[in-house]
Amino acid sequence: MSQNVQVKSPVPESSGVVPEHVNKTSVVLLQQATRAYGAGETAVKAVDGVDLAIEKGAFVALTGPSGSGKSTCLNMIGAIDSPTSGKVIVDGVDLSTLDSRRLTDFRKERIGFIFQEFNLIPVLTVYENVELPLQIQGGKSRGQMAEIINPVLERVGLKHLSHRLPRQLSGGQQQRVAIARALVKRPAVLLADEPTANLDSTTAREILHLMKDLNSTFGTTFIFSSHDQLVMEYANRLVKLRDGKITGIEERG
Ligand SMILES: Nc1ncnc2c1ncn2[C@@H]1O[C@H](COP(=O)(O)OP(=O)(O)OP(=O)(O)O)[C@@H](O)[C@H]1O
Repeated sequence: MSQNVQVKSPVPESSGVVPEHVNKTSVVLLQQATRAYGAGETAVKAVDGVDLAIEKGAFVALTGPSGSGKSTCLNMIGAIDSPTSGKVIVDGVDLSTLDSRRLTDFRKERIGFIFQEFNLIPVLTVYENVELPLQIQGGKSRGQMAEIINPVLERVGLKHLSHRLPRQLSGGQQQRVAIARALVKRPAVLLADEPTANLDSTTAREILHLMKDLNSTFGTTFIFSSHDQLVMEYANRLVKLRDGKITGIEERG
């Protein structure tokens, strides 16, 4: 087990649900999580026996050199990829107990993603891009969706630009749209893969400041994968990876 792991009790085998007291403190638990590619002598362990607990409301960065397993960890937490052994438990759910349809539903309901390329839909306005995840979830009227979307757009400073198309926005503004789009779902975890990689340092700082603000206001858990010194500066905890293993955890103020 790596240092600082806060698992308080074993998770029952084959149960999809984590005991309530573990669930209360840890929104993400990786238990001996391993993701291997290939077989035999050519097998690569992108992630190799990682134990990690991330508590609700954390602002954590996974750091490490290229190929150290950061994206693979994020993808497993985000139910995009599955461990070949070990467990990944997110928001009290053991992901290995879910079939692919349920994994998709889980991702839709509980996970927000922010990418370095923003990944906005070019033909939709700012408002429509932010509305999209709620439409996919279904079950809400346009008015109910507007009640969720407008305060979030206000919060990220985009209310006045809601009718613009992504190409009419700066990089920083586009990343704000991506953040708003991830937030309207009120996800259990917001995963950000190199979110500042395409931004200049002033804009990157603004975006990190905004994310930290949202982290404090909404209590959303942010997990980053990044090489960026700025991201590391803002993170409360750095999880250092090398060759798929945790080599250290640094707690910040
Ligand atoms: N689909 C795949 N097939 C084979 N090997 C893979 C695959 N995906 C990742 N890997 C390998 O797993 C290791 C970890 O990759 P990963 O993308 O998680 O690293 P990373 O730390 O995010 O790197 P970067 O900072 O460059 O994005 C690397 O050696 C990579 O080549």
